[in-house]
Amino acid sequence: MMDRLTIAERETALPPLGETGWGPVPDRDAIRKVWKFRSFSEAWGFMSRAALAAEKANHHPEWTNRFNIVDVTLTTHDCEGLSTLDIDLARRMDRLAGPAEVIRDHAEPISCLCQIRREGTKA
Ligand SMILES: C[C@H](O)[C@H](O)[C@H]1CNC2=NC(N)=NC(=O)C2=N1
Repeated sequence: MMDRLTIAERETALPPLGETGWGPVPDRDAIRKVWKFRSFSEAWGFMSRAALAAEKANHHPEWTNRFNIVDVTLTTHDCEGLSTLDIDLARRMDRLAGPAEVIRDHAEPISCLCQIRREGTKA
């Protein structure tokens, strides 16, 4: 059974992740990050690599994919909150995502490439 992160562990581990674009999730003890890749293929490649890392760690993300957007939430179900497993997986995902764009403002609606192409094609 994993323990939830202590306050001291949070003060150490969370700010650096915040720097890379991980943010809080309202009403949940969890962290969230949204990447915008250059294509579906790049998004899916990231998810494939991250899925293998998750499986190896036996610790899995809650995530959605919309075309080139990958929206990830990490929390530990066993302790219903953040544990070191979430910190480790977040760091690993950051490495796997490489130079992909990060959407830092989670309140704003996220436009995927479809929308931009549609808007861009307006006569
Ligand atoms: C049985 C299996 O080991 C557990 O269900 C693992 C699987 N992956 C998991 N992933 C996450 N995010 N939290 C968990 O508590 C968890 N538990």
